[in-house]
Amino acid sequence: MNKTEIYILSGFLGSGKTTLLKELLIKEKEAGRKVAVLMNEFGSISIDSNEVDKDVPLKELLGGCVCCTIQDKLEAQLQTLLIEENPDVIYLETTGAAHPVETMDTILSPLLAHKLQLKGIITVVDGLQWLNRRELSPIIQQLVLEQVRHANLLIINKQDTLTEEKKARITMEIQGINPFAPALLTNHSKIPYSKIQNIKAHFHKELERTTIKSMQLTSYIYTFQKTISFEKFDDFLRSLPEMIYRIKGYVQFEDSAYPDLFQYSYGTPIFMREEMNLPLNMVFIGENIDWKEIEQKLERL
Ligand SMILES: Nc1nc2c(ncn2[C@@H]2O[C@H](COP(=O)(O)OP(=O)(O)OP(=O)(O)O)[C@@H](O)[C@H]2O)c(=O)[nH]1
Repeated sequence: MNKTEIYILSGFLGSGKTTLLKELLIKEKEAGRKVAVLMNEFGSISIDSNEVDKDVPLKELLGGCVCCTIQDKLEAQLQTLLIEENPDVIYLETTGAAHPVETMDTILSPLLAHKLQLKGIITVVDGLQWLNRRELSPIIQQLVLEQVRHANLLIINKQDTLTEEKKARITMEIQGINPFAPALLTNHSKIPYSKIQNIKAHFHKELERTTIKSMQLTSYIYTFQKTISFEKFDDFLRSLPEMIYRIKGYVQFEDSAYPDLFQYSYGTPIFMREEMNLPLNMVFIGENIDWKEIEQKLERL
């Protein structure tokens, strides 16, 4: 079964995410792929969803941010889109305030792990806004930096408002923060389709160790084939590098009838016993992690 690809469109308010989405929908249509959209907005009414053609399946996530308050809603909407539409690709347009790690965490549900392939985070930056970012509050400045740091593709938009000197300065600053993602200068978020297709944010078994070093925020999914010892799993957790930010999924211990839902956030583990059998998928999210090494440790449990 082919997995549905999913892309996260990130970037601060007004940077050009909806403009990019419209551009991508045209490109996907030309490529003959079935596309669906998830649109997250803070308000209770979506403005941007009117920008999407009526023939594109669209689900709105209103009244909160997918990275925090409405995580469960996103999981349910994704499930519905996958069942009802079975699209080739889904674009999730986040609110300007969404943190990329939390958004990635929401998308990578252990229950949907075998149906979805997270292709990457595309961050749109408004060039002038970037140069003036110190006028924003410290929290927002940090958020804008995180959106740039974790992107797999960077779009420096609104070129028409920038001088050559400013374009060079922004590109240098942004590539200094994130040297791994290609950065493209654009007008109206117009990018070549090939740039989207070449994005990779997900660990594949066949990837060489050397290529993993050059990637930043990545995810990895492991499926347990058997029950395991709690003590060994505990030792495994203690051996993990600090740059693993999140783990969530189902693990079944040797003396239990059903799996535990396991959540791990910045070093703190939580276990909750389930009351039915669930697929033993575990999703990992981390930065600059050699997933091959983690996989070998998991195999030894
Ligand atoms: N001058 C100029 N304006 C642009 C460009 N790209 C987008 N815009 C305009 O910038 C405004 C914001 O663009 P959107 O695509 O709605 O931005 P967004 O990131 O989706 O905005 P939010 O949904 O509010 O976060 C719109 O009025 C666009 O027409 C560009 O390259 N140059």
